Amino acid sequence: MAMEEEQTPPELRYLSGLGNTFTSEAVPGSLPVGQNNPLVCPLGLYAEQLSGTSFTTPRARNLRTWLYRIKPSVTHEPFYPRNPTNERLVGEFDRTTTVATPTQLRWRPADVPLHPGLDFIDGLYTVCGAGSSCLRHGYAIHMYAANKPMDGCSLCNADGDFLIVPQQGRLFITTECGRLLVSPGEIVVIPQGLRFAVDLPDGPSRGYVSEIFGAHFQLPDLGPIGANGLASPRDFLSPTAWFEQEHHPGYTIVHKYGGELFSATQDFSPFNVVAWHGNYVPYKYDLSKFCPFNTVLLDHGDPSVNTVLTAPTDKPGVALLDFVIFPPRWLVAENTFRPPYYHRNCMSEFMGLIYGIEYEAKADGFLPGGASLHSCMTPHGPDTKTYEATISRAAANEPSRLSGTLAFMFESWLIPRVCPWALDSPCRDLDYYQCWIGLKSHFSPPAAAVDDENE
Ligand SMILES: O=C(O)Cc1cc(O)ccc1O
Ligand SMILES: [Fe+2]
Repeated sequence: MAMEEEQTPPELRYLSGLGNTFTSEAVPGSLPVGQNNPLVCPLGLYAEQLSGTSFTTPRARNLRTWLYRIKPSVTHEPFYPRNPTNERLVGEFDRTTTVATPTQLRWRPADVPLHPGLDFIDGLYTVCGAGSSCLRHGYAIHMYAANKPMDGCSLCNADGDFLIVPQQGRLFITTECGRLLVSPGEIVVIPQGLRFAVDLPDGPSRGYVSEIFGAHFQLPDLGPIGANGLASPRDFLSPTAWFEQEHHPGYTIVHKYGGELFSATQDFSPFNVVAWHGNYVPYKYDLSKFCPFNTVLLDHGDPSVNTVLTAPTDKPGVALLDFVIFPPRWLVAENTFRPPYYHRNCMSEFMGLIYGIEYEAKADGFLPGGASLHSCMTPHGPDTKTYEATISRAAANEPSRLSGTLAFMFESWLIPRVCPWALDSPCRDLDYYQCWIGLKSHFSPPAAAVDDENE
């Protein structure tokens, strides 16, 4: 059932711990004991397995959940291409649909449409991505601006996991495993194939989404940091079982498959799971719980030190997609240019700002709800104003606290292709390059060196 605008969401209970194997019962006694498939399940439920990895994936990475439901998901009318579809959702990134560009790109925040009409599905639009959902390798970066709850419908993303970063407005998300309330400053991961519906308790909402094909998110290894730090597994929260059982004629399952939308109707809600157990679950995480590590003497460390979640490729240390944050923290490095360095990176960097008026590398123009893309080997770094202000700072060696700002980065090994509507968007900042044009030479060689060269 959809919530009206501005409604207070119910209090929810969560299970804590990323990677745990959970059990959850909305009705006591509804989970089978000692086996997954009894001849008849308790309370007359159907058993259904949702597999997030191949059956034979090594145990340490194997993901699956057993759902005990009133009717199985298969009880639906045939799938048809959804009409109307969402033309701005992409799952295959090739020359026919998208554009390769090395240009530094930046976008101002999009207005959230105020006239109800766009739910989370129709409010999604792909900005860029790489690879192919069908070939199970790649990713898509979407943004959303939505103003209406998903009513009488749920989304099943067969293509990949969604990592959602709300920037404005909370998301009340009902899934087959239960319900989650996700506020700006938190993120949520909805695993591939799990059905979910998004309500908007605060009305018009917007945010960012990364979608990964053929991999799942995991915590980064900590290496020499040790056993603790960054995002702690216990701060990840998964829902508890919740179900609805009313007859629901015309309920629509929207199935995202190969980057395209299909729909099928059924006469009941897919949120009819009375109990479940397993380790393939949605989870949310409050970014303010992140325990950042930073340089304590000199130099600017690489942003990988603030990786919250990573989706691996087959190459060790090379991410299909890293989710990295730039959290509030103390800056204490001595004799150091503290903002990000100028750089060119073999990885591609998409950034967003969740809150705050500025990001540490940009004095102007990078706004909450906005975005930037610096692709593989495209030069970027602090804007002119940031550079000049930093080198002329009298108290450059004093500790300073970076507060009231939270930026993030989706960083990938695969080179993104950009959607035409993102390039042509009225939000695109066509003058972005100007923020560096004013960087002037401060080169002042000793007079002798100049004389030597000129002889
Ligand atoms: O480009 C950016 O703003 C992201 C970034 C931040 C940083 O501190 C170091 C490298 C980097 O790519
Ligand atoms: Fe960068």
